[in-house]
Amino acid sequence: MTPEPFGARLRHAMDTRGPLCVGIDPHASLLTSWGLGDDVAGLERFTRTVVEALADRVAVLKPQSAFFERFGSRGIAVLEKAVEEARAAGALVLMDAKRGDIGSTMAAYAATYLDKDSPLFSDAVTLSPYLGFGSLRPALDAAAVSGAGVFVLALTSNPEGPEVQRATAADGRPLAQVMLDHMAAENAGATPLGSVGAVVGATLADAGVDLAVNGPLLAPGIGAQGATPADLPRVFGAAVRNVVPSVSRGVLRHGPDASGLREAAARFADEVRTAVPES
Ligand SMILES: O=c1ccn([C@@H]2O[C@H](COP(=O)(O)O)[C@@H](O)[C@H]2O)c(=O)[nH]1
Repeated sequence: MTPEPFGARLRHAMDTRGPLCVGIDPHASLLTSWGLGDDVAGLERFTRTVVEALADRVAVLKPQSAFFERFGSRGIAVLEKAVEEARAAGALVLMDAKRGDIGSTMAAYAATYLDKDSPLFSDAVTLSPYLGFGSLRPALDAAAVSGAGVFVLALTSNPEGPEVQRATAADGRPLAQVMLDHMAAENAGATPLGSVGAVVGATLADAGVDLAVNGPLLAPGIGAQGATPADLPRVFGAAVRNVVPSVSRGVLRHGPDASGLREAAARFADEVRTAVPES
């Protein structure tokens, strides 16, 4: 049977749960402030607490792979369990791994995150296109087969991004626009939403590019990096209904109690609803 495409599953989740994505970023400083050790036991407890508190209510949970990888194989085991439990509780899992490499290596990354039989299979994964958009083909194809999605970096939330992403390509377009145009081509004709998303920081003064990719727009940078939901209409303009606002530390710092995490996520969700009533 053909799996339901990620874009359709995400649209449904956004419509029923609201569009908020909460990141699972077990910073050493957060483990400490939660009264946990900066070790695998602390990582496991932190991650389980976030999943149990939020996976039944937010549209997307976004584990940041780096914070699990730093504990080696035991950290990856925690990540695998989190992915499984979050999906079982109804959240879509976006693995934030920002993979990007030559095509033959991309095929291995695709097998890791986008093959249904992989222990790290996720609903979607973040990818970097700056080895050339075409290098992502193995991941795009694997995602289409398994009904998964990808989020491709376009304009990231960090201040260093514009040096590369706003540079002018040979044909005069900003490099980010080149990537966005590729995404739009991948999503052409998809309804209600394509499965190839773009990452566009909520921290931007304004996007300054055409965001009509017919796919979701992941907007990190809310909370700790200084952006707020009120910034979304300005940055995303007409594309704002497709925005998945993402916040990690802004929610996580309200742990370790599940109630603190839930209340913080609910506050951000309310602010998003106020700023983007049509979301
Ligand atoms: O442009 C980007 C792409 C990804 N990220 C990731 O999102 C979270 C942000 O965490 P906060 O605590 O909400 O700042 C983190 O995992 C980043 O790697 C991003 O910030 N910007």
